[in-house]
Amino acid sequence: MSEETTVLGRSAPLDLRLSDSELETTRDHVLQFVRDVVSDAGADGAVLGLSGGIDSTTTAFLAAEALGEENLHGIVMPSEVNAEENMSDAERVAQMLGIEYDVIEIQPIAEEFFDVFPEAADDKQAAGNVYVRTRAVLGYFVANYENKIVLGTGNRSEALLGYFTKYGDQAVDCNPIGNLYKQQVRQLAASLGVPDDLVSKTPSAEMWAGQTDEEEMGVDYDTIDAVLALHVDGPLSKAATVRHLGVDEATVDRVVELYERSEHKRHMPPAPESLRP
Ligand SMILES: Nc1ncnc2c1ncn2[C@@H]1O[C@H](COP(=O)(O)OP(=O)(O)OC[C@H]2O[C@@H]([n+]3cccc(C(=O)O)c3)[C@H](O)[C@@H]2O)[C@@H](O)[C@H]1O
Ligand SMILES: Nc1ncnc2c1ncn2[C@@H]1O[C@H](COP(=O)(O)OP(=O)(O)OP(=O)(O)O)[C@@H](O)[C@H]1O
Repeated sequence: MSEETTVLGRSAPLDLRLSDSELETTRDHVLQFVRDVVSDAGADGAVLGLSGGIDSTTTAFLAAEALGEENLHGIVMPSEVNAEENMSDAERVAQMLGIEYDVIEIQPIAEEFFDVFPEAADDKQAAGNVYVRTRAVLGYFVANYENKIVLGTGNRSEALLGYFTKYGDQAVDCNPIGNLYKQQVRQLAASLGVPDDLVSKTPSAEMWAGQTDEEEMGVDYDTIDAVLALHVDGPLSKAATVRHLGVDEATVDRVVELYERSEHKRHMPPAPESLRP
């Protein structure tokens, strides 16, 4: 890890874990939510991208239970920046659940974009987002054809930090785990029987080889969750949050900066107000 990407603050003694009864209620609530969204849409089930990570795995476990495995279609979409192990984990999840799944190689599709605008092809953020948005197009391609909805896998931590690609992995019809902080997703996953190696896997958006969420954001998820819960979602001031968590001001500032600068990602694109009365 380079000096600029040192992960800030690692002492966040805030326990956001759900109690056993909250876990059960959360699970039931999400199952009903998924059933309602699918049925309100008049759809025949759902499609989701499987990455072998904790978010898509947890969402798949919940959706298979909510809809029945025959109504969930997984898509595994490898590119040259994905670790093979993650793609085989994604297939393992589909096989464990007994859902239909396809493996669609997206490198050739992404290359078409890189070829027509080669000056951006080496920009890892811009190019990484091409992979993410290509997956979104394919998700809707399958969903349109099969009269299904597209399930998102975003959690509350990512949503508040804007840690997603606009019109990429956020281009979905609903986010079943969208009100859970990252550490609560891990807890729910374990309670659903998601294998331990997937629960404890290092989170990565895999937009370029070797990327990890925590290194890119500069703060670890437990600290992010604690600052979000106390200060962004909660009522504590910055000073009180620093005191409560025993982290430095820079850590709280970094989380707030990520939250504020991603405001545009949480709204419909604005247009000027109408000039007519
Ligand atoms: N103030 C503003 N008002 C309106 N629009 C604004 C804007 N600032 C930027 N924009 C627009 O937003 C664009 C930048 O946003 P975007 O294209 O999303 O790109 P950006 O936020 O730069 O990159 C996506 C981030 O999400 C992370 N990610 C992606 C996918 C999955 C996951 C995961 O872990 O699940 C994480 C990824 O590692 C990266 O840090 C700009 O090019 C511009 O078009
Ligand atoms: N290679 C892939 N194939 C299919 N879907 C993918 C792939 N990469 C990402 N996705 C989809 O985009 C979502 C966001 O990607 P990301 O890799 O950040 O999430 P994740 O791996 O599920 O969870 P984590 O943040 O813990 O790594 C995934 O949950 C998945 O639905």
